[in-house]
Amino acid sequence: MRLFTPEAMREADGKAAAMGYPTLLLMEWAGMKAARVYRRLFGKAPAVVLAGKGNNGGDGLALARHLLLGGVPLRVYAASGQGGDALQMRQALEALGLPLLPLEEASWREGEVLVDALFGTGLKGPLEGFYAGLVDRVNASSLPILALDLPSGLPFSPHVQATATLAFAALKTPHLLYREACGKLFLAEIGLPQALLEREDLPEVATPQALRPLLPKRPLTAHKGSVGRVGVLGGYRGDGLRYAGAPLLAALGAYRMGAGLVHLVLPEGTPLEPLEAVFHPVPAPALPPVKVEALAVGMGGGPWGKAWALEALKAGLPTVLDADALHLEVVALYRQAGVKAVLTPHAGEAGRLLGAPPEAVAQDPLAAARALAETTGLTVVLKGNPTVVAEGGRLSVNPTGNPVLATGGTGDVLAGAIAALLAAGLPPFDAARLAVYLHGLAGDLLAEERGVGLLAREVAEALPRARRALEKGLGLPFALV
Ligand SMILES: NC(=O)C1=CN([C@@H]2O[C@H](COP(=O)(O)OP(=O)(O)OC[C@H]3O[C@@H](n4cnc5c(N)ncnc54)[C@H](O)[C@@H]3O)[C@@H](O)[C@H]2O)[C@@H](O)CC1
Ligand SMILES: [K+]
Repeated sequence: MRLFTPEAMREADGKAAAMGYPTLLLMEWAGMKAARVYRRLFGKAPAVVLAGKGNNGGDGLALARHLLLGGVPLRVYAASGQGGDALQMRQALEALGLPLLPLEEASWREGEVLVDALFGTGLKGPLEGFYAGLVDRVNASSLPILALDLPSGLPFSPHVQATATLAFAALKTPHLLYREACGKLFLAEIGLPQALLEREDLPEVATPQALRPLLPKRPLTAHKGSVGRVGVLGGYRGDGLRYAGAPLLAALGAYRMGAGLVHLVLPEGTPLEPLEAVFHPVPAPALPPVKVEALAVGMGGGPWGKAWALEALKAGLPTVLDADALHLEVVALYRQAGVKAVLTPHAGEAGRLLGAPPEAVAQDPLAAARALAETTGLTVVLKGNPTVVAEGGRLSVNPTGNPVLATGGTGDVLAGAIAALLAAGLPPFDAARLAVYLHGLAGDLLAEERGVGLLAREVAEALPRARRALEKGLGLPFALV
């Protein structure tokens, strides 16, 4: 599944029209699917539809007709000046005898549901004046809000804070960059020719359909030496400080992602956990002879981060470079040596590597991940909401995960999980996007059960459940209608 920009979506609509496909049919399907979602979420609760004068408003008018025909009480406040398909939708609604009220008079009361059909992909800049005021009033209403295609105003502020958003034809960048504004996300097929949605040049939205085939198989003859062994190098001891937990969490992440054996290389005096690992306590960063197929390096490395990474480079194995191992100089050496490496920065670390402020990275994570993959020549996992995986020209945007994962150690678990998949033989891009998806899904499963207050080790422990869910094709965090 591809992630469209609003421009790419408009292009696809335009191409459908140029092919002779009647765009009124797209709008009719959009309205029909929206009515279906409305009924599923709100039953026959009375609707207040706010329709702009563009095609997003047209979708709202189509929805209104389907609600009317379905016996849902409603009022429609519409801007004037519709043309094209939206005008036909207006005429169809009026022909059924429903008077349209002026948008300027929009009002609502307790018990009603608001439908936001003001603006979609056609918005050119931030809302101002009347529309900004209307959006503020909508948000202050405390009524449920169903947004059609996009919460109006996105990607700018102010924008509607929806309870649910129904995206038409494809997800667009704002759906994943502004998840909070979208509320519960739905995606409706509206009859757009499939060929127009297959755009290899656009980023991927990671889906169960795409990821399930990547899961490493476990044959009957499997043994601990055949399914991928991981070396974890990290931790720090000095200045009266000891960072010990991070590499242990990475080891847990690797085991829970299916590693056959984990070798833990860590500072002397570190607790020897988990019991299942093989320990190599060292006085300072070093690479003892270990039989592994991939490495995870840098977790909790503090001032030793660079030294750990340089030791690890001697093995020439696929490596996850995390946290304190993320230095430009290190990254350049891995590139020169032709070693397959996955970098796992958060926005701050990525900003440091790119020479950009972390806010700029967080503002446009797709561009930042792409830029970092380009400048380093390596695979990049830019952690955030959403997490973006980049390699060469390829981008994969992860739809799983939630803020419950924002707690110490979850990144270490992820580093170990990626290393386990590298050790199992997956290419870096696949290992990264699969581990990121499952890690996020583990967080989603736990968030639903327990909410805020998770421990990173619990996320590791939920990885097998996430994997089982993916094996069954489950885990897509938005509903298809
Ligand atoms: N055939 C199509 O093109 C289809 C379009 N669809 C819907 O159409 C939407 C896109 O429709 P449009 O391209 O007509 O665009 P919109 O309906 O999103 O908005 C266009 C209107 O907003 C105005 N506008 C733009 N920026 C503004 C700003 N900053 N402040 C105030 N007014 C502003 C424009 O002048 C225009 O009147 C999609 O989001 C989707 O909901 C769907 O019906 C599917 C088919
Ligand atoms: K909208």
